[in-house]
Amino acid sequence: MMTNQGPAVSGQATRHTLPERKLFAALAQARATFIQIGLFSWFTNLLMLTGPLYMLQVYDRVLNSQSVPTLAALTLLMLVLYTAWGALEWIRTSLFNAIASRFEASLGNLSADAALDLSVSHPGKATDRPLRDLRLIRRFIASPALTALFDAPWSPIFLIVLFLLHPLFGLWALFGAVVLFGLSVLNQVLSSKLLEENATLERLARQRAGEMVRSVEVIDALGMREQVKARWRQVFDASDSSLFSSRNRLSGFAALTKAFRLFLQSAILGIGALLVITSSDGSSTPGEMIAASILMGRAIAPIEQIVGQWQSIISARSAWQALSMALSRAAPDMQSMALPPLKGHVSIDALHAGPPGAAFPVLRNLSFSLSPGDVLGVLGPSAAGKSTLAKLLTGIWPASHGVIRLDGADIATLDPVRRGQQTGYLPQQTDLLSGTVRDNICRFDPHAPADAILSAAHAAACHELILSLPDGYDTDVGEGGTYLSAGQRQRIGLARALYNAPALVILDEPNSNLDTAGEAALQEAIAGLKARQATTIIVAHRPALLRQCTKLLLLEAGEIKLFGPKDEVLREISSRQPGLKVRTIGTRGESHG
Ligand SMILES: Nc1ncnc2c1ncn2[C@@H]1O[C@H](COP(=O)(O)OP(=O)(O)OP(=O)(O)O)[C@@H](O)[C@H]1O
Repeated sequence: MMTNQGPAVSGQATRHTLPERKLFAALAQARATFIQIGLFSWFTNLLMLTGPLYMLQVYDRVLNSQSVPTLAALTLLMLVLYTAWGALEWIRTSLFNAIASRFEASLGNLSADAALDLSVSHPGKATDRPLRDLRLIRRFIASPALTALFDAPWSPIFLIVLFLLHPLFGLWALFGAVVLFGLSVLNQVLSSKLLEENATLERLARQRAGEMVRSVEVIDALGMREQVKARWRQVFDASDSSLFSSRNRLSGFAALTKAFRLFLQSAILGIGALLVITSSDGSSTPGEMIAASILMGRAIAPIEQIVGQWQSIISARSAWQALSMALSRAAPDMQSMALPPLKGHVSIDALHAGPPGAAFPVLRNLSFSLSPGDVLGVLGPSAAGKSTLAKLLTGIWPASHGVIRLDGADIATLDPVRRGQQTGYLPQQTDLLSGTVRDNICRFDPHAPADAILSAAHAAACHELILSLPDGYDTDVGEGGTYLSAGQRQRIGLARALYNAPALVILDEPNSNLDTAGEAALQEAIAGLKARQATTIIVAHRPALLRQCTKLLLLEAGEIKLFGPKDEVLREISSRQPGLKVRTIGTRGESHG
């Protein structure tokens, strides 16, 4: 007896690795460059001592000796050292840029796969978030925040120099550093939650805005503009108010930090002046006072910079976490089975499946098989699971239980790219990609031979139609194919499905937008498929499509009600009584009940 209880759909297979492994590995490639940056940071920070040393010499030596040549020599030396600093700083920044660009380049493909996998595993929620996160991290790597981290180890060295000048200078700078560090910790505690909430709301507002803009025609046609705008405004206003609060808090901290730092800087001059006044033996000098002020500025600059960059640090951290998760969830690098040319044997055994993430399987306990040359018509009422079955047969959605075999091999173990190249699929909504008709037919293969494109167009019987377009095969179809009519899209989508004469062709309601000429072309295409012994599966609502079918499958509520040779199934349907028993007439002669 068939049962309605099936295993829940588990979604895309996951790989349980340390989520951040791939990101760290991409950064680790730049280990040598990081070491170079460390070395450059050493020299740039060392050269930052130029200022204080010049001050010391000018105040204590030049002003005492009144020697212009000494001043000139010192100034020349200072110019040379600052020039060297400028050159090193420029190289250091370029190195950060190079790391950022290499990081993005090495994860670009993986992130694109993660975005595509995320869209497959969350149907209806297409997202390019992994790509946006990657760009955000790339920007962060080349931002002043990371430079500040490399300068931070120098703070203690500047502090030691301050202590050597006078313990009071050192203590004052240490106090300043501790307070600034405390302020940055407080900043993190108080603002991180607000910033994350803001990021979530902004994402949602962007999503709603995108949806609103994409659907403008139906929105205006149905007078929904105000309601849809209000729905978007709700999230937009929430994101705006959270942005306002987080910015206020951050700028408050930035202002407080700046004011405190100015106070520290001026006060250290006061301390220096006090030391000069009170040192009876002249051990403290005005030069030391100025040098201490500059040194303290250098000691606390990294902390101040980190506080100033807090928002980008938080955003980069959440982008890092999200990207790590997305990459770790990306489809596993399975040991794909090599794929010899498909012959078109299809067998489905005890299949339970549905859209990834669905709580219950849409399809339950499906078993049937097809041989090359079979043309299967899939019938059934709306929501019976026909399109779901089509997607399962292409391999884009995984089975949660049971197995689909192509030429005897589990579809889940086949290399997805090679499998896709040998499959023809025309989805219910023909989604062409922006580009020319030619690009779309050859599936964007830059090396596609012209005769393969032509023969796909001939196989779909749409060559004449293409020639009637403004630029023939070079006609731009627009984003999503919007420059074409729905019928034209569907016929060019059929040519795309038939490109390279695949052995397995799955057509999901291929005549939903066709006129009489289109229907005739489709019949011609199906006859061609049959003649060359391809396995063809057609999801059909209209009886016209059944004409050339050799087998029929009747789905109801996700279960097979009938399956077998067309005539037998049609006879069964016509003699069907209320309360008809579930019966499938298997191709191997078996019945499933
Ligand atoms: N992306 C999805 N996320 C969640 N549920 C889905 C998704 N796609 C389909 N479903 C559900 O799966 C069930 C079967 O849908 P499917 O599109 O396979 O039906 P169908 O037989 O092709 O219907 P129709 O003839 O109307 O196209 C429906 O109940 C639908 O709500």
